[in-house]
Amino acid sequence: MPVPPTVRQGAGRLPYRGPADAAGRPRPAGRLSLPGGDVSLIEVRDLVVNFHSRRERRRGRPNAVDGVSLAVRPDETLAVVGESGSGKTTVARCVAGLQTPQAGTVLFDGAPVGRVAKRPPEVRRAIQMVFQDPAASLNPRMTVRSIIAETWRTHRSAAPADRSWDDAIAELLRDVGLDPGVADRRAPSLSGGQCQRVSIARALALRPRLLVCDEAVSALDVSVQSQILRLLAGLRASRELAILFITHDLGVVRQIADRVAVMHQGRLVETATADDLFERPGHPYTRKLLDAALDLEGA
Ligand SMILES: Nc1ncnc2c1ncn2[C@@H]1O[C@H](COP(=O)(O)OP(=O)(O)OP(=O)(O)O)[C@@H](O)[C@H]1O
Repeated sequence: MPVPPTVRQGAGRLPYRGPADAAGRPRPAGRLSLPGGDVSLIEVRDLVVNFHSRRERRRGRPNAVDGVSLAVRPDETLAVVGESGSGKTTVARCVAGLQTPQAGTVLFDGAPVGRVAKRPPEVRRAIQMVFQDPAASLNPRMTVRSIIAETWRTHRSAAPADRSWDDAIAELLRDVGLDPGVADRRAPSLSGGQCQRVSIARALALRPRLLVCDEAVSALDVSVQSQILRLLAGLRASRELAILFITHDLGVVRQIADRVAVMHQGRLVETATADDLFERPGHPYTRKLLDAALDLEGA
């Protein structure tokens, strides 16, 4: 029997709502109000994803994502944490429109959005993903300049109109802590950290409002991880970005997250501010995760 989700009430906590309100009425469509009166940029409602065939589903094969609801404010970093296979990446892929859920809705700015190909161009542009393996997500045959310019050829409305593309690329590279000379290089000649900075610059080129980072620092050394996390935190503040950060690593959560959603076996078991989660974990599974992380630190 799964343990019900822990929902903490009070300022700064994410309201977890089922398909109906407390009185059993269906929830109205539109934006999910968050405590403090602000609204969500992205909201996921009652998401269900199952990769098994219909026959296997009838036999009770579990859902990869099982009724997950969460919301991200326009200016915050929400980390989704959980052990391998808990469904984090699948949630991220639904948000990015790369995975179609069997049930549930993804809302951007209050409007439902489907698969990426069916999204309006401004929504496609506004939600950008940064992947785990930076080298693999950059075409090794293209220079960094071509990689960034390609995004503007696809999304003309985001291309710089008042100055040369080269100038804009140089500024983007500086913004992510790279020398503009990197524009002439290709991914195989760059370090993992540099490649991840290029991936971030490519995402920023489209002036996104939400960055979906899927284990974006897991492949990097700890010191490089910290640099990239600091970079993301700075960009979030200076560019008014929201970040949905998928990770299995609580050390990373501590460095980057304003709020945290904990997943276990496809379900959301707890959402809380990062401070509350580390000081007063509410759900037994969260306590287990924290204990395991402490054991690792002590080992
Ligand atoms: N394309 C797919 N086809 C079949 N099963 C999949 C697919 N993608 C994910 N799954 C399964 O769905 C479940 C959730 O996977 P998911 O990758 O979302 O978890 P995760 O928490 O991100 O784990 P990890 O950190 O290992 O990627 C797992 O059991 C996984 O094997």
